[in-house]
Amino acid sequence: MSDILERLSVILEERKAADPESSYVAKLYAKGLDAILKKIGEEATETVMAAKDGVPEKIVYEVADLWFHTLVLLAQQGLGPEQVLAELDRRFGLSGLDEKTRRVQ
Ligand SMILES: N=c1c2ncn([C@@H]3O[C@H](COP(=O)(O)OP(=O)(O)OP(=O)(O)O)[C@@H](O)[C@H]3O)c2ncn1[C@@H]1O[C@H](COP(=O)(O)O)[C@@H](O)[C@H]1O
Repeated sequence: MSDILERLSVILEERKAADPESSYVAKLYAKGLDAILKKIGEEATETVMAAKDGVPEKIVYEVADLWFHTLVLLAQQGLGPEQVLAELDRRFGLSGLDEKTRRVQ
């Protein structure tokens, strides 16, 4: 699968040193945690509305916005997508599926 989460997280880290006027992410960091959380709430609501509308393209677009803003939150908290992926991997391991079954799915 794509390494876009990792590449994006590198850019999000770099934006911590950027001028807030030069970048959407730098501006969001400058506004602080509450502003980031507000965006996540908005994007989650827009995702729900898109799903209710049942238009696949809108769902993908809104989920991308939601994932993006959760990545900004992780970066702002000194975390990254690798930790979330490791947690999902750990849970997958707990599910009891063996390697062969995983490959088939
Ligand atoms: N993937 C994204 C991305 N997804 C969504 N957004 C922004 O998130 C916002 C979504 O909020 P809304 O839909 O509510 O739109 P809006 O009304 O413009 O939002 P507000 O200005 O009101 O917050 C929009 O401004 C989008 O531009 C993103 N902004 C940046 N990125 C990536 O982040 C990187 C760094 O971005 P900059 O900091 O802008 O350089 C870029 O290279 C992109 O790859």
